[in-house]
Amino acid sequence: MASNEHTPMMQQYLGIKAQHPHDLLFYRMGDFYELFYDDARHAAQMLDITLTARGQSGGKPIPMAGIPYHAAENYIAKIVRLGRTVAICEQMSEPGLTKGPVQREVVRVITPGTLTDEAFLAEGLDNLLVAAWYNTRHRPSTDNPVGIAYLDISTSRFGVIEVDSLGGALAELQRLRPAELLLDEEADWGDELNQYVGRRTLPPWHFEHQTCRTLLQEHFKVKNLQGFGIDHMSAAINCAGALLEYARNTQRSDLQHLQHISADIPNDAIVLDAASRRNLELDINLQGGEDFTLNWVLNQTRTTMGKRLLRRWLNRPLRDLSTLVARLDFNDALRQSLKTDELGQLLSPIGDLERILGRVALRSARPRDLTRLNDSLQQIPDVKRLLTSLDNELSTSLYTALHDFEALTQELSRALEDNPPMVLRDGGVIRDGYDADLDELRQLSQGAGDLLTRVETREREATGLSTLKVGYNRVHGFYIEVSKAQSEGVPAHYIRRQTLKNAERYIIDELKEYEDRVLSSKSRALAREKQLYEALLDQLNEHLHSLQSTAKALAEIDVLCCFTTQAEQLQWTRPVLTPNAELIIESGRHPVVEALLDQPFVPNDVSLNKQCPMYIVTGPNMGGKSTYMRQNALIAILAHIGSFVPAKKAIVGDFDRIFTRMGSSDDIAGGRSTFMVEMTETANILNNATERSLVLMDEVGRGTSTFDGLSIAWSAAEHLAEHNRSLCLFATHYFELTVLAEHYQGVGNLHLKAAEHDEHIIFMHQVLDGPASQSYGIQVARLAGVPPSVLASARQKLHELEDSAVKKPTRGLQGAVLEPAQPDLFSIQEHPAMVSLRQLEPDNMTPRQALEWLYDWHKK
Ligand SMILES: Nc1ncnc2c1ncn2[C@@H]1O[C@H](COP(=O)(O)OP(=O)(O)OP(=O)(O)O)[C@@H](O)[C@H]1O
Repeated sequence: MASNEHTPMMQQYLGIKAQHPHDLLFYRMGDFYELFYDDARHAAQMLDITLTARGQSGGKPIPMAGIPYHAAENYIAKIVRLGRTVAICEQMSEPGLTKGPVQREVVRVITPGTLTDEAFLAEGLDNLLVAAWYNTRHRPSTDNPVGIAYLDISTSRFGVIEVDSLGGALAELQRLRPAELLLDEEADWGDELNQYVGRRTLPPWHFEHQTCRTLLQEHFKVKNLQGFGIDHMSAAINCAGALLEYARNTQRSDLQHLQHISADIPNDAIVLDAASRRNLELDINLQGGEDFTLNWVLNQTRTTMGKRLLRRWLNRPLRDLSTLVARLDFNDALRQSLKTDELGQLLSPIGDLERILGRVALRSARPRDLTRLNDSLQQIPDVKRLLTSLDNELSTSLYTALHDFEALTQELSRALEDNPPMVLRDGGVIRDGYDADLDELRQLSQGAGDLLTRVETREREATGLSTLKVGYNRVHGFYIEVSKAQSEGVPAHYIRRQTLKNAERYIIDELKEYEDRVLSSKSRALAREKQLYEALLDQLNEHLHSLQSTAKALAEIDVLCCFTTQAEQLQWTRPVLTPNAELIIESGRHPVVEALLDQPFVPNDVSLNKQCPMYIVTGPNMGGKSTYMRQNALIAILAHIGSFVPAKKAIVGDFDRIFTRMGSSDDIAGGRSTFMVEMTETANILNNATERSLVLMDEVGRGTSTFDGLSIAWSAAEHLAEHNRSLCLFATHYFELTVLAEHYQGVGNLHLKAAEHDEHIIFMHQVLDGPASQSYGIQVARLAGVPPSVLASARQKLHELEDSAVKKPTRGLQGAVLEPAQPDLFSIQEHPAMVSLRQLEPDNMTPRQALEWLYDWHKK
């Protein structure tokens, strides 16, 4: 339809909509945001609001849905959570001032990755906009790295990463958990990302190198990017450029508050691939929830900034010994000072400064953001005082990072009401006495109250009408009201304005004049208030950099304080960090299992080092194998974030990666079976684990037939022992594997102790040297409530298998002699036909005898 067949307003709408084809366009009309056509249909469905029609345009009714502007926040939040974007189109001129429709403009596009409003953001979670890119003409490699850039627009955190494989990139993306992910539309990221909610594809030119580089250099006002240490990272620069441009477009702002970009260097941290991160349940459990995770136990942070930082630390354990030792020293110092609780109490009232400052920079901070900022800044002198008493290297540098904002807090306290309203719109935010002009305007508008009483008394006396009173309503302004009965007696200069059932309302010139003055002083007071508020934002923006570094330091102090709190409450100890590849733990505990148990947790030791890098762990189901394996990895991770650990003593070496192959789950979305997932994870480990890696393998081979499974488990264990030489705990139900210890130096056996009593099994959960002696599968089945008849039959079957098993040692898969530690279920007795065949002497048989033998066996 030609656009001139539409009304001028619809023409304007369609023009704006054409620039935002993929966004839901919220088109402001008076007190409502209206959506039209398909946007209206989608919104009606998503938000459960009524779909109506507005007049006609081009001869057809226009589908329409409306949302009151003051309630728009909740609706927008819902749409964005569903992965859609919203373009907010505001009226830019007063109605009636221009010819044709009111001027309108899109002032902001709200997307999942660029949210800044408090109402839209989950407190303890980073909200990241991420871009990922690689040159699709070649496979990703060291020479053709995959670039990733991330931006938390609400806290100004802007960083890049380069990795040399798609797998590595996926692991990083899983760590970052983007709220919105920008990808080159020509790149194939495979199934894993195709379904990602919040995924957006951009044409390749968004990632064009020179444009991106120039954009970043201009933004940061630098000649090159060396100062940020990213000048050589082309792929990362392409991502950062594309991402910055996208963020600027959606925010309609040049984002000048983003003053820094930094690189996460992969070797600085222990690499955790996606599966391992999941298996270890660092901050998300296997069901996708947040309970019963390491973060769940550890998180005693007092601020939301600290909450987010702790999760970031947990997901990226560091390798830099000096940073970690500094954190541990801080914890020691805080513990010794006996001031952990005091510090916690000082931190508790501190608000989410990082996000408040993000809104200050974008000039969207609300009055209560500023009062919260003010309250928080007032805690700083006390926090600093406490830090001085710790006298420790990290506390000194944190002390320096905390700036003093005395003048600023005084100004904010003078300017702002203690409990200002939610929004600036209705005024009442700036305190009386802060600004003389504002006070005068306010007095003028409030003076009306006295005036009205004066007019009322005077007129009542002058007219002698007892029912006369002065009132105000929004439509008619000020009026004099007189009852119907007395209305005959009103003076001639009273002008009738409104007739009610029992009364008449009049206006006089004097009232009209005051009305104009009062109303204009009211709106002028509001305008003045807005001006003063903007000036406060200006002042804050002048200090933005030091405010941001203060917020960052407070978040770090919060996490460190949380470490000390937990160490004290849970009796954790300081680990010894070494540059070697080793993990030696005395009386280690699983922090989550321990927190959930009613009875005491049984502590266990581990000793993995170059001399003995691998243990085969056997023991009954439910014996505690998985708990034991995981607890060792969790202790290593806790040490590498600078926390104390749940153990009596722990020597934790330097690891490049932690791998886990545990549990079994189908990857239904990715179309991979349990076994396929298991094998992919195993392949990843065998291909990438080094002598510096910590590898946890739990029941490899379980997902297929016994023989296949045993063969794969055997070969994988052998490969790890012989080639990877990683520090490895290999838990298995295949007892055959326990003989590996006899054939490979550096391989040992451990088992989980259990005892049997009257056909009942007692789990000791104690890790002892040597292989397990029995598997107790039937006893565990009984515990689980398997019916007695089934158990009896299973026991019978077990005896049969035991009897038929050949008792002599059998040849293992690699020619090793296997001395089964339990009845050997895998050996096969030779078939009687084979025995008979072997006994035949063909040279001494007639053809008839041979044929009879054949018929005989055929019949059998
Ligand atoms: N060291 C321990 N101290 C106390 N209880 C423990 C300990 N280790 C494990 N448990 C308890 O035993 C339960 C089973 O442990 P876990 O899952 O580690 O066994 P498993 O040997 O891996 O079993 P399966 O082979 O069936 O997977 C845990 O949920 C916990 O309640």
